[in-house]
Amino acid sequence: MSTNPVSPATLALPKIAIRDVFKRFDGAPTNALENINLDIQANEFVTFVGASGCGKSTLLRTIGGLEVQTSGELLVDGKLVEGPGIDRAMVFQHYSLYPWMTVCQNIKFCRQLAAHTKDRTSSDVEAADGRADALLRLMGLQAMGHAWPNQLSGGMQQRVAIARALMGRPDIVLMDEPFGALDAQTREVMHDLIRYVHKLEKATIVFVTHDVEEALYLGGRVVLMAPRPGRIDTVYDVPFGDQRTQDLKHAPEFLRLKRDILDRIRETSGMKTDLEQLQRMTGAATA
Ligand SMILES: Nc1ncnc2c1ncn2[C@@H]1O[C@H](COP(=O)(O)OP(=O)(O)OP(=O)(O)O)[C@@H](O)[C@H]1O
Repeated sequence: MSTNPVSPATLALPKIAIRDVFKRFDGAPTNALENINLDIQANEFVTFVGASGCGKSTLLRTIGGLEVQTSGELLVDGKLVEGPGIDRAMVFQHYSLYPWMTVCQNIKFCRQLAAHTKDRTSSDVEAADGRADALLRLMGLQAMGHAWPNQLSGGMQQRVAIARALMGRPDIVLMDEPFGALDAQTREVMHDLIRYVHKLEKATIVFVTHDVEEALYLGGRVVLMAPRPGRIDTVYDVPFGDQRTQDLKHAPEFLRLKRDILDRIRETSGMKTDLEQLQRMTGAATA
């Protein structure tokens, strides 16, 4: 008889299970999501790419419980998702910090809301303060705790938003183009920071982006979605291990995979056909 209290079935339980998910918005001509099936394991870092309108954000919002699927099931730890929960934190492209609160107050805000719904002890408050300080240090913002959001750069504001999302120790962090508004250099810094955060906090990260290089550098798997209807086209296992540095972005194997994914995005979006038509037209015009 086994003395292991964890059954093989429990070990195999995915953190997020997406089963036959369809989503049709009212009046829409096609499904925003069609027949989506995917398992995401605990502590995975999965990135989603694909042409505009292929359903990346809709899928992320559905995992977050902000959107309800038309049919199919979404499970977290084997339990049906029936709305937002503290186990899943979201980070969006626009930092959405509260401008009337300092950096520190922004980070602790959700914890303070929770205090209204349950009894709070002084040790809870101390633990929250300690956590907020640790997150400020982790984000390199220890000197900025009393600053106002409008005194921070975009990259700093997004670091505060990430710290706020991490404050409640979520199991899952859902990120919708979080670095989309940042300049290239700040993005690079954020890439290494978020990889470090993933390693340290051991959260499962689901990350939506338009940027294939970003998807490949961050993800253990890259899920490529295609539009009209929104569906999963290809899941790429990223073969670069855990120790990644910015140099990887120039490695031939990285560039080859990036090229493959970009080509596939063009094919699935119809962009390639449009470009070929344009070339034929301009070729014809200059002939
Ligand atoms: N609230 C909504 N009501 C109606 N249609 C919607 C709504 N949200 C999204 N859609 C439609 O669903 C499809 C998928 O949109 P979604 O925003 O998920 O795609 P996306 O891949 O995230 O796009 P992008 O990369 O441009 O942000 C699109 O056709 C979009 O117009």
